[in-house]
Amino acid sequence: MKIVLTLEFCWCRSILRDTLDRTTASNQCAGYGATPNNQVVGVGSGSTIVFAVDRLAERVHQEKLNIVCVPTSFQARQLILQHGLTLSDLDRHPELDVAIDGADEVDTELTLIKGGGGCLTQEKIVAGCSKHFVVIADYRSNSKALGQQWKKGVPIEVIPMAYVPVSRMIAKCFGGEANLRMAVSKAGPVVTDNSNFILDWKFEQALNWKEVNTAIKMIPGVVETGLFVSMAERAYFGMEDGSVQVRDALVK
Ligand SMILES: O=C(CO)[C@H](O)[C@H](O)COP(=O)(O)O
Repeated sequence: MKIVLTLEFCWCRSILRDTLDRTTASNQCAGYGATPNNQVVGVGSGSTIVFAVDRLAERVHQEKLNIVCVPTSFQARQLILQHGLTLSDLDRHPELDVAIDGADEVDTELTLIKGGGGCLTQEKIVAGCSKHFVVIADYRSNSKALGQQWKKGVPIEVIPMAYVPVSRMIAKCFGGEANLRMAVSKAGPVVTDNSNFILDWKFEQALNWKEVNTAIKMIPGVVETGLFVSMAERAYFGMEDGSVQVRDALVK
């Protein structure tokens, strides 16, 4: 890990600085581990990851790197293909070197809320298969405690037939309310890449997220939660002034 970070630091110092917050953070992130050859990289979902993939593709083409990409969603798959990157999957590459992804909120311990784009399940699977998991976000996702910045709640992917009982159980056990996410340009609910529904759980107070994550996952019908606990080891925040703030997880 130390070697990876040292290499990354050297590379970061040499990159061309961009002016915009997310671009800069993404550029730094795309250099994670100095992107040596023969890396398997997990590609996250959302709007911020697009900047990182732009930069990754630039480096792959310019430096003729041999990088294989595993997507976390339909969107990520399209991004990989559109950038001419090598597409793979967990069948062929069940162990990744690094996964790069966005986040809706990141607290001081690098606990994340993810799934604003509805891709939390595949994102968590890919991150879980990666030696290193790195987050890129802008300053609006940087938070002291979950819920302070992100007001839309914790996304929870559920099997469609179970959304009502799961929603009731979550409200009963942990308070707040878990609402079915509705689509915007389609009648009815959002349907995930895995053909499931999403509940957005608006919690009322700070909780022990590790325990809550485990307890919610035990409810029949829950596929995955958007709580990423002890998974990310580094977060890059693009700040308003174009600088980048880096936060590392504490080594336990
Ligand atoms: O978890 C996600 C999608 O499921 C995204 O990574 C998260 O919503 C952040 O997105 P953006 O980069 O657009 O802010």
